[in-house]
Amino acid sequence: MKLQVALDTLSLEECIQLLEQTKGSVEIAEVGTPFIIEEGMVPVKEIHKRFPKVEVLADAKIMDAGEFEADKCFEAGASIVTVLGVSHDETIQGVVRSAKNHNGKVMVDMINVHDLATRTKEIDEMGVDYICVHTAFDVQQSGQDPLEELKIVNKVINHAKSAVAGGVKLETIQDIVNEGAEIIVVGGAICNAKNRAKMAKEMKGYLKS
Ligand SMILES: O=C(CO)[C@H](O)[C@H](O)COP(=O)(O)O
Repeated sequence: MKLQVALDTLSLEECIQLLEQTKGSVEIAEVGTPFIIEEGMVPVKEIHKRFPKVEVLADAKIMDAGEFEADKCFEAGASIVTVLGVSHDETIQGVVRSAKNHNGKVMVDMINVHDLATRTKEIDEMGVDYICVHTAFDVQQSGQDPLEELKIVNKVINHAKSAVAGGVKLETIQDIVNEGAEIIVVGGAICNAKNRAKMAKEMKGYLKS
C-alpha cells in the first residue's frame, strides 16, 4: 500500500517544505488539479527534480485528447497521469498508449461514474494501472465517502489495482486499509493539519506494507 499526498491548494514552496517534512511517509506526490490550473506543469517538473525518490502523479483528470495531454504530463516528469473514467474509451486508450511510450502509469479517476461495476470491468480490460474511486470535493460535505465504491471496484477488478480518494482522514483510514487499496490518497487531512509530518506518519502507520 502506498500513501499519496494530494497537493491541491498550497504554494510550490509550501509543497516542497511538506515533502521534506513527510519524507519516509509519502510515496507519491500528487500535483492536484487546482495546482495544475494555477501553475501548469511547473510543480510537476520541480517536484520531480527535487524529490527523485518520490513518484509524481499529475492529476490532470484528462477528458479528451488523451495521448496528447498525457504526453505533456509524462514529458514534465510525472510517473502517473490521471484520466477520467467517464471519458470515451478512445481517450483512455490514448493515455495508455502515452504511458507505454514514456514508461509511465495510468490512474483512472472514477469520479461521478454512475454504473461503477460495469464501467470498472470495461476499463480494467484497457491496460490501465490503477482504478481510483473518488468522492468529489463538492459532495463530501453531504457526508459521502468512498468506502462503498471501493468495495464495488475491489470485487470486479482482475488486472488493475485499486486506489481511493476523497476526504480520507485519520478516522476513516482503518476501514479503507481493511478493505484494501494499493494507493490511498490524502489531501486536506495532511495539508491542513497543524503538524503535517506527524499526520502523514500517523496515516502511513495504518498502511500495510
Ligand atoms: O482530486 C481531488 C479533488 O478533485 C483531491 O486531490 C482528492 O480528493 C484528495 O483530496 P482530499 O483528501 O482533500 O479529498
